[in-house]
Amino acid sequence: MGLEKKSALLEDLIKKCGGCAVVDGGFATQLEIHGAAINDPLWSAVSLIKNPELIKRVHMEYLEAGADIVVTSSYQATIPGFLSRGLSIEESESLLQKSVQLAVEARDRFWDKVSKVSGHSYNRALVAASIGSYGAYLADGSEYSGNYGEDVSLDKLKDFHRRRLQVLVEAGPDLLAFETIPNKLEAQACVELLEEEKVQIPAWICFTSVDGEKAPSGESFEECLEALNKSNNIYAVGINCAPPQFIENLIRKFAKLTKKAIVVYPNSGEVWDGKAKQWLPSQCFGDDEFEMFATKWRDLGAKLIGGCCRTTPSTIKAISKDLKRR
Ligand SMILES: C[S+](C)CC[C@H](N)C(=O)O
Ligand SMILES: N[C@@H](CCS)C(=O)O
Ligand SMILES: [Zn+2]
Repeated sequence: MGLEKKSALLEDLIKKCGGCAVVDGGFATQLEIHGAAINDPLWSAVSLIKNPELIKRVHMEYLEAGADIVVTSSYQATIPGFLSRGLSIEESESLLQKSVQLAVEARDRFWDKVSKVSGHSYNRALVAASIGSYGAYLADGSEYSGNYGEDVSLDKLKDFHRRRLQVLVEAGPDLLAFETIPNKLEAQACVELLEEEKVQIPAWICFTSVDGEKAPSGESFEECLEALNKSNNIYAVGINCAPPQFIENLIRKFAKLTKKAIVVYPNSGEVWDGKAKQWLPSQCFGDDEFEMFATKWRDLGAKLIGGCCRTTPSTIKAISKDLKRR
């Protein structure tokens, strides 16, 4: 299936959902709730090695909660990351492939079950393969600073992303989700790579923001979106893992800067301490607030809404109930 047909699948899903589809919530968060120890350079991807069944269970929980799109467990799964754990290239690639397979199996099993129930309100979900930023791989919190240092060039970022992208594409997800991109250079690298590799799967690219105005690097979103707006590979652009109170302003801003669909899935408002590797309490938003926010974000034009770190299936249930009420 080519890019146009796959994009049409997503378009149809959004229509079926009444104009706004629900993305799932914090994946690593839910793994931790179930006891996974992810304080590790591979973060949530350690579960691909240690407990793939738990990954499937978390996908099922988000599907039950009403997610129309499930995002795979590959955010911090990288070939160099796995190699430094002593895995071979073949094993590393097979884990990446497995991240897609687990989500597809969960989606198929869930759909098999609910489609037999008359009057259910679910849609057949799509699977988005997560591609975390270079900063996620560095595991030093730089997905929230955009500071990759002088020696990180466009080519270096393309080289970092290339093989993982190829393997994930080969595994056959419905979508590609570039997550927590903190600067213009990496956004550009991702777009150029999609084109060079002739990828036939629609992608979204999500940035972080730590001030609610700009990318973490200090670059404006106008600059960051320049290359993305020109690319047919990009279906949606937006924000993930930024605090919810920034989202309204950022949707308004993006709406002026792009014709692409807008995707937002903020975290709970807690702040990641990259050194201590823990979430610090801050202004934190619960499910009821997310429910209210979701209506507002939809009314402002967001087409894909979900949650990121520290949100859970109950957050997604609240959003889904709200957005599908009409
Ligand atoms: C989205 S952040 C909380 C992911 C974890 C981070 N890249 C780290 O490894 O410290
Ligand atoms: N998809 C990832 C994003 C981390 S910022 C997760 O939810 O764990
Ligand atoms: Zn997050």
